Amino acid sequence: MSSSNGNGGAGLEIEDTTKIPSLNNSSNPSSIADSSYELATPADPIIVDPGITRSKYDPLYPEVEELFGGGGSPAPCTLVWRDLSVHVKQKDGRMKRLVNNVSGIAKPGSLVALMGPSGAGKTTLMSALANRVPVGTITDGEISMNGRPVGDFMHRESGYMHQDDLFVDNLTVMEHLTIMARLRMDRRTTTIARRRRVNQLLRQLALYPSRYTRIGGLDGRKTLSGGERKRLAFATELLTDPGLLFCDEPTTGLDSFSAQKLVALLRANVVQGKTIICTIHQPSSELMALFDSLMLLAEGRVAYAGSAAGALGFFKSLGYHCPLMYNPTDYFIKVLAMTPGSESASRHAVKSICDRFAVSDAAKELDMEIHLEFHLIENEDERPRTTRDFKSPFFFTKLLWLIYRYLLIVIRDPRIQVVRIVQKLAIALTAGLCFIGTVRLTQAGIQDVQGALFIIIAENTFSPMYGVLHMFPEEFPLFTRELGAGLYTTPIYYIARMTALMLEVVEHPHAKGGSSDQAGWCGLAGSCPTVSVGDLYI
Ligand SMILES: Nc1ncnc2c1ncn2[C@@H]1O[C@H](COP(=O)(O)OP(=O)(O)OP(=O)(O)O)[C@@H](O)[C@H]1O
Repeated sequence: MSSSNGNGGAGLEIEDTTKIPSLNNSSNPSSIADSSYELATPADPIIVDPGITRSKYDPLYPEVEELFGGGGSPAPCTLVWRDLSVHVKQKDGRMKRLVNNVSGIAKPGSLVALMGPSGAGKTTLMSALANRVPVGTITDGEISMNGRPVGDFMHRESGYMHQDDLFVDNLTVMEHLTIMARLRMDRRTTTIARRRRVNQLLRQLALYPSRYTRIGGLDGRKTLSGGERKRLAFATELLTDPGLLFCDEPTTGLDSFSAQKLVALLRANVVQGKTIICTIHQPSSELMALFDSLMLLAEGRVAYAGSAAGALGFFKSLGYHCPLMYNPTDYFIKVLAMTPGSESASRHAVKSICDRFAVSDAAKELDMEIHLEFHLIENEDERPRTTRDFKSPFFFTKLLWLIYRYLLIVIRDPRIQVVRIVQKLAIALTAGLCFIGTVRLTQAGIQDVQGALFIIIAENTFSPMYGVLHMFPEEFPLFTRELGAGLYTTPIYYIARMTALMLEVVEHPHAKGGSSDQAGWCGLAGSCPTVSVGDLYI
C-alpha cells in the first residue's frame, strides 16, 4: 500500500515495495516476499535436526503432508457490528460505559487494526465482538457474523489469541498442540488428518525445529522464546482453521523484526481468505502497511475508521499535522491519549475528534457499508449463511486427554516429587517413633493402634486437600480461559485433575529418566511399554 501524505517518507509511505505485499493484491500469496511463514510454500527446505530422534508420527514426507494436509480454504467470514456499547457493573452498583456506540465491518480477506491509547476499550470491544465478554458485562447493539447474531457458536467458528499467552509450561510444543487438537477439533477428524494439521502448523509457523522443546519452566532447560510462544498461541487458534480470528496485541513484547514476521504471518492467513481483527500498539509504518484498514478508538468511541492512509488526511483536516520523521500511528495515539495533568483538555480534544469523525465522509461511507450489510441480512433470508457442521469431541475423549495432560504436569515437576517424598518420609518417621512398642493386646494397646490409624488417615486426607488449595489458584487463569473457550466443562476439569493427582502415586517408571528433548511424551524414548506418544496419539 502506498500513500501520499506529504511527510517526506515519515508517514505511511512504503519505499521498498518489494518487501511488502500489495494490500490490493490479496489474491497473490507470493506477494509476501519477506516472510518465513508463507502458507503455500511446499517447496520449502525441510529442517531435520540431526540430534533429534524421529517419532513414528513425524511426517516422512513433510512436503506431501503440507500439500494434502490442509482442510481447504477457511469459510469466509463477514463480521459487522452497529451501535455497539459495552457496560460493566461497578462495585458501587453503577454502570460504567467502556465502549460507546461503535460500528464497523470486517470482510473476508481483510486484516483490521484496532488501535488507540491504553484504556481506550480495544480489548473490551474485541471481546464483545468475539462473544467472550467477562461475567457482569452488558453488551448492547447488533453484532452479526455471516448473517447470524453472534452467540456461543463464536467459540467454534472463531479463534481468539489473548494478549498474555497462557500455557502448561511443562509440556513440549508437540504435546501441547496434540492435546489441543484433541480438545478442539471436530471429533470426526481422522487421526491422520489431525496429525497432518499439527505438523503442517508446526512447519508453517517455523516451530518444527522446536517441536520437542518445553514451552516454559524453571528447571534450566531450553524453553521457547517470546516470539515462539506467540506463534504457538497462534498455531493453537489455527488448529480448527477458523475463518475469523481475533488477535489481542500479538506483537507486544516482541522486537521489531519478530513483530514484522508475526504480522506477515497474519497477512499470509488473510490472503488465504481469513478475516483477522487485531489490536496493536505502535506499529511501524512498514508494519502498518500490512493492514487493510484501521480503527482508532479513544475513550470507548471511534476516532477514525478507514484506510490507514486516510487517517493522516483526516487528522490534518482537523489541524493535527503529523511532524516530519514521526511515525503517524505514534502521532495518532499521542493526540488521542490523556495527557497527565490536563485530562479535561485531552478529554475535550478527544470528544471533538470523535464528533468530527462521526460526521465525516469516511464515517458516512462506513455507515453505508454497514447498513447495506444489515439490509442484506434482513432481506435476503435465502442468502447462504455459512455455518460449520461441528461436532465437539466426546466427554471421555476430553477427560482422557486432560488426565494425560495433568499427569504429565505432576510427573514432570521435580519439585513436587522431591518435596513430597521428603515430607512423607519425615512424617512416617515421626509418627513411627511415637508408636514404637505400643502394639500390645491390652485396652491401651488398642487405643494406640486407633491413634496410629487416625494419623495415617488424616495424613492421607488433609495433605492432598491442602495441596489442592495451593494448586488451584495457580491454574485458575488457564482454567477460566479454557473454560471460556469451551474446551471442557468444570466437571471434566475436576474429574481429570483429581484422577491425575490420584494416579501420580503410581509413579511412571520412566519419569525420571529420559529427556523430553529426545522424544515425545513423558521424555520417553518411544519404547515405553505403558505410555508413549505413538500410542496416545490417537
Ligand atoms: N471489569 C471492569 N470494570 C471496570 N472497568 C473496566 C473493567 N474492564 C475494563 N475496564 C476499564 O475499561 C477501559 C478499557 O479497557 P480495555 O482493556 O478494553 O482497554 P485497552 O484499550 O485494551 O487497553 P490496553 O491497550 O492497555 O490493553 C479501561 O479504562 C479499563 O480500566
